[in-house]
Amino acid sequence: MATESKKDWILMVTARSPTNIAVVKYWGKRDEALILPINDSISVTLDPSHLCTTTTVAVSPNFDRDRMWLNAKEISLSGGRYQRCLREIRSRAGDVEDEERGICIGKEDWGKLHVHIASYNNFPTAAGLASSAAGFACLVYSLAKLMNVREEQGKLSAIARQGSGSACRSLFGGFVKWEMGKDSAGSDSIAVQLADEQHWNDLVIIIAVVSSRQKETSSTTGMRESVETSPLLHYRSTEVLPKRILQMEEAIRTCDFPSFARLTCADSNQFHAVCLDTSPPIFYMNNTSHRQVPHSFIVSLH
Ligand SMILES: Nc1ncnc2c1ncn2[C@@H]1O[C@H](COP(=O)(O)OP(=O)(O)OP(=O)(O)O)[C@@H](O)[C@H]1O
Ligand SMILES: C[C@@](O)(CCOP(=O)(O)OP(=O)(O)O)CC(=O)O
Repeated sequence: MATESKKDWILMVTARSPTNIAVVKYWGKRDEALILPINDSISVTLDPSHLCTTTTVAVSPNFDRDRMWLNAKEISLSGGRYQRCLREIRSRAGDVEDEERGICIGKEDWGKLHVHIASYNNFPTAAGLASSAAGFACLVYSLAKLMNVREEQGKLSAIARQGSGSACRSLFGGFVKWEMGKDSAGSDSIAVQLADEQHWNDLVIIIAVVSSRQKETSSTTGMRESVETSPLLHYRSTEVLPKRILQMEEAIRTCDFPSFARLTCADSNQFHAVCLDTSPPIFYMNNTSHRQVPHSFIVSLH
C-alpha cells in the first residue's frame, strides 16, 4: 500500500524518444486490434536530438483520472490504443520506493492510482513523419520507468506496437527490424535491433519536410483500405518483401550504400503505388515531393 499519509506527493518521469523512418515499409494489418502486420519491416531510428517526442508522466494520489496533453492540448485517452498501452504497463508494474520522500507504492496500488501525461513532438504531428512512432514509444517507455516495469526491450516493443505499429521500432536505436511474427496473440511480433547507432555512422539522413499539414488519410485508415482493396498489396507482401527484407539486411550489414538506396527507393515507390492501387486511391505525395524524388536519394515517407 502507498504509505504516505499526506496526499500532496507527485512522482514524475521524463523520457525522450526518436522517430524512425522505414526503408522497407509496414503497410497492412492482419489483426487491427492487436496491430499485427502482414509484412516484416525495417527502419532507421533517427538521432534523438533531432526529430523526437518528449513525454513526462506523473502519478499522484490527487489525480482523479488518467489525463493526457499532446502538444499542450488535452486529448482523450478513451481510444483503445492508449487504453491498451496503459493496461499492459499497469499489469506489469512493480513496487516503487522513494526513501527520501517517504513514498512507497506497492505494485497492487497502481490499479488505483491515476497518471497525467504531457507529450510534445518537436516536429509536425500526424503529417507523415511518424509522430505516432516516437509518441507511443515514448509513452510506453516513460510509463514503464515510472511504474518500475522490468521487461526487456523486446517485450516493451510489443506493448508500444499496440499503440501504433511503427512505434515498436523506435524502442531501439540504429537499424531495426519489426518481425511480423506468426502467433495470433502477437507474442512474437516484436522489434529487434539489426545494428546499433555506431554501425555505418557516416550514413547521413536528410529529412526534407515538403508539407507540415495533417495528412488527409491517416496511416491506420489508409492501410485498412489498401488491405481491403489493393491486389498489389498482397503481391507485395507475399512475392516481393520476403526477398527484399533479406537484401536490405545484407545491404545494412555490409554498409552497401548503392544497394541500400536502390532498395529504399524501390520500396518507397512500391508503397506509393499500393496507395494508388487502393480504392479510392490515396495520394501522400505532393508536387514538391514529385519534383524532388528523381533528383536525389531523399526518400519521401509520404
Ligand atoms: N507524442 C505523442 N504521444 C502519443 N500519441 C501521439 C503522439 N504524437 C502523435 N500521436 C498519435 O499519433 C497520431 C498520428 O499518427 P499517424 O500515423 O496518423 O501520423 P504520423 O505517425 O505522424 O505519420 P506516419 O505514421 O504516416 O509516418 C496522432 O493523431 C496521435 O493520436
Ligand atoms: C508509412 C508508414 O510510416 C506507416 C506507419 O503506420 P503507423 O505505425 O502510423 O500505423 P498504425 O499501426 O495504424 O498506427 C510505414 C512505416 O513506418 O513502416
